[in-house]
Amino acid sequence: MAVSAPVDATKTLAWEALKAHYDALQAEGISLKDWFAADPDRVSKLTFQAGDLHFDLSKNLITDETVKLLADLGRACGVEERRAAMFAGEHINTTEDRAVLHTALRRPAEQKGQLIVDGQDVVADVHEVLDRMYAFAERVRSGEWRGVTGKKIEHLVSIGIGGSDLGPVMAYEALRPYADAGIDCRYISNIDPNDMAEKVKGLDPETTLVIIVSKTFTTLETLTNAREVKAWMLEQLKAAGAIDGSDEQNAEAIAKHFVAVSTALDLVADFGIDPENAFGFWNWVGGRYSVDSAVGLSLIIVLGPERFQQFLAGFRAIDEYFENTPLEENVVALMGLMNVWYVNFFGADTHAVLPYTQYLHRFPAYLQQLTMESNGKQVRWDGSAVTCHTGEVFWGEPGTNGQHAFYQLIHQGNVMVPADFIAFANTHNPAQDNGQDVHELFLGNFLAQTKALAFGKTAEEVRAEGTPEEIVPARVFTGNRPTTSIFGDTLTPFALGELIALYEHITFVQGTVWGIDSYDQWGVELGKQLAKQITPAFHDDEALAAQDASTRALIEYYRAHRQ
Ligand SMILES: O=P(O)(O)OC[C@H]1O[C@](O)(CO)[C@@H](O)[C@@H]1O
Repeated sequence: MAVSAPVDATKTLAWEALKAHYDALQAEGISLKDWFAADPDRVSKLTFQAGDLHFDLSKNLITDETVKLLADLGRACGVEERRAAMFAGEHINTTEDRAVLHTALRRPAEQKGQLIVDGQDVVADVHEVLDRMYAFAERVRSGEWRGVTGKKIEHLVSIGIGGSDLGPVMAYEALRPYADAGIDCRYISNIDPNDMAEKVKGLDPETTLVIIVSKTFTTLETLTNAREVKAWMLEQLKAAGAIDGSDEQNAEAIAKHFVAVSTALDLVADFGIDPENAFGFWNWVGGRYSVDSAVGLSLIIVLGPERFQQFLAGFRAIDEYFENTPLEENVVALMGLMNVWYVNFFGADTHAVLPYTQYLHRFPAYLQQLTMESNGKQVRWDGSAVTCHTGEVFWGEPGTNGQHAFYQLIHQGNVMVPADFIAFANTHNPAQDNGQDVHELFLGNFLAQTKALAFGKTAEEVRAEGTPEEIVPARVFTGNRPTTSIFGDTLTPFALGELIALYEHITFVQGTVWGIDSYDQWGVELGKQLAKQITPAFHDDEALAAQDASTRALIEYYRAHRQ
């Protein structure tokens, strides 16, 4: 079925109505304090439950009317139709002519036979790989799978980059309390040799299993690192007398210590990895949408199959909610639409994601690829130019660390930074300090920040504290700085799956309103292409002469300084 043409959101009646609404709010004066005072039901009307996550949208710069108009905009831009097309496996990734089916990665096995895309039973394919991964993970966890010298695996090294790294690292860090098999994982991504050098430091190759993760199996960084780790492994094993360095023993060592995850299983075999030890996925899974595919193999080994199943169930809970809830009541869709509201009407260029749990310290970095590689685009899916701003910068740091770094700007800077606060009622590590529950101290900070951002502090309040008049202005907080609070019970594998699916769908909604193909990433290609042309110029004068003046001068600096 042909994908329908993108709508120019800015030409819709809904956009016009939102603009008029925005102007009216500005004219009246936006005041969260007044809005809360005027409407005792504001919190209950703007509180939502999706899966087992609790959302409070009341501290956003929205009214009942805004919610209605944002839902109208979503409908006018075809969010409902495109959502259905995505879940059904239509080729909504038009520039690559692919289906976008990360939601199929978490469909239950009972749905086998219910989703046939391009002639394939997608759910059956997914579960065939999941079952193989679960069996493999159990062998590693139980010690049945052993290294070439017969030792149990205690360390994983996962090599990948972008979507083949950020999701697994983030989830590994987030779910550390659930790593119960005595197996840790180190992730190598950067082509900078310093990354690998530090990650393999102190590792015993005899107890290490390497997972090479690359959708294409052609990525320069990953293949370079993979070859280097292979050389390191074989050298170390030989130096330890574990192998004699013959082709036969090298091959045996690789078979015991290297596995791969890719859509290009032929290239995996060319690398020397037994296809038996390779786990596939499909071109309908975008790299940044792939942590719940075979790309999550390191997680399955570290956490165990049962917890990975809970992780998938979390995704599924949000998928089902997002797919089946009308836009006005659909907090996932509303969060995407609110982002459009802030970017296109208030001119917000960035969006902070502020987790109040240290375990989510890599979540903002993960979201940067998810959101910015998806929506940092200037043309629509039919090639026409987008006529409004797209793709805000996502950023953040966990908890009180951020408070002592950049919150100054969020509170008193003259740019708007909409922020999502994520917190959990329970901690994995309860602690007391002088009779004070430290987790409550932490959560008190989360609530204090969102309150200060919403309601601020007036000059009168500052004066009433006896502040000298000349510094009153510096101590005023304007308030009316929008935040969304996401509260959960405990950061479990299920909750993490929910959070990831939440932001996947938020990204989808924004992309759809802007008419963007959120599933391609042509913007990363030119740099890759140029790197191939430039690298020879470090030594080759002809290649150097072909560079622009600035690049040439930088290479000359390098030539003069390289020892
Ligand atoms: O998994 P691969 O094919 O090695 O690609 C890694 C990453 O590179 C990118 O293509 C960007 O360069 C990402 O989209 C992807 O996640």
